[in-house]
Amino acid sequence: MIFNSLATKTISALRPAVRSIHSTASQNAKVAVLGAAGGIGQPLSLLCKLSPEVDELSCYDIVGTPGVAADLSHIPSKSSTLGRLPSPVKWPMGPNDGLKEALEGSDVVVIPAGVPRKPGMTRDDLFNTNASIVQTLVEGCAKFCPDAMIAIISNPVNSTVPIAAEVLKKHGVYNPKKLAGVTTLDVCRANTFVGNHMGWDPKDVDVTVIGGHAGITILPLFSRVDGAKFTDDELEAITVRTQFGGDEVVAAKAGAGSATLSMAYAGYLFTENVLKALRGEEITQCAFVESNLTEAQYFASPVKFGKNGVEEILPLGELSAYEKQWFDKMMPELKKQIQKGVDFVKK
Ligand SMILES: NC(=O)C1=CN([C@@H]2O[C@H](COP(=O)(O)OP(=O)(O)OC[C@H]3O[C@@H](n4cnc5c(N)ncnc54)[C@H](O)[C@@H]3O)[C@@H](O)[C@H]2O)C=CC1
Ligand SMILES: O=C([O-])CC(=O)C(=O)O
Repeated sequence: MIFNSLATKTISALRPAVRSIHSTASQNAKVAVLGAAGGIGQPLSLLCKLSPEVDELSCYDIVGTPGVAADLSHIPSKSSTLGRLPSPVKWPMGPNDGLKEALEGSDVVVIPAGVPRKPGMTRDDLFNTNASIVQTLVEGCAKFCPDAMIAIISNPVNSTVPIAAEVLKKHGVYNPKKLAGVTTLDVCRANTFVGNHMGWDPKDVDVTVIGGHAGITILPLFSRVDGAKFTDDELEAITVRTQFGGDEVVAAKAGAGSATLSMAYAGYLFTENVLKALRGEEITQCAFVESNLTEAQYFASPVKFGKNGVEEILPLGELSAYEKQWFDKMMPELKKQIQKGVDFVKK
């Protein structure tokens, strides 16, 4: 476990030397992936294993993680790899020693555990199964790594993030700076679609995507992309495609799940950025966090991350008339999904 120490200041002051400094044991950056044997979890774990920002990679799932971790451990990158399952009750260890070992000392916990959609389902249809999975895993975080940054991928993100917050509150360890829903895939999609439309390299595009992570609660602000030009019909098409990009993949996979590879990439980008920020770099990226920008208690928008996690939620600025229409449509839906998550834990 690293950060919040004199060593952190030393690291940011000596930025070019970071690689050699942070590989020492006392400054290890530990990332835990919960749901690591799944469609997202495996490629996400692979990308984390390759990341120079990660020193310890911890893979946790209810199945398969010893194999995933053993496999990854043969890759010649500097990070160590741990694979853990929930263990049977073993006195005096208690029932959760697998999760405990997976989580202890973690700086970032990424959670892609839970069931994915099939064609015809909304993300909200996953609530009944995934709400309790997220609840249980975040209870583990509250007990075993209360200071870690928790990044929620499991859907419905608009409800699972509030669930996580309520669980952490119940345990008296909620820190809004250390909890975020991962909406990076929406930004990746918007960048790709604008790049393709304009004939630009998508890596040079950075679209701001606000709101939440489900259908019309996803609002890409294409009016802010310098030089991008759309007819009204094109703008409508690219907006709706971004909002329903997940459905496009679900339909193409035809019953075999939802986005996994692009999500693993997006989850890795988010995690690496958070690690860089915890080490002292200032990073701005969109994330779904507790926010007072709007009437919704949680809202995705550009957020400045630093060594304490979320350092500042940037002002939203003016929306175009077209974006304002979508914003007004989104708000009741987003607030309802947030409330559903809050009520699940409070009931
Ligand atoms: N935030 C986003 O942008 C996106 C979110 N997702 C969501 O991510 C989630 C995972 O998707 P996939 O990886 O495709 O599903 P998957 O079914 O391939 O993998 C899920 C993994 O979670 C594990 N799991 C289930 N219960 C668990 C528990 N209690 N503890 C630990 N692990 C547990 C399963 O064993 C499985 O290995 C879904 O809810 C999906 O909707 C998917 C794509 C994008
Ligand atoms: O669509 C889904 O169910 C998975 C997801 O969140 C996405 O791909 O954006």
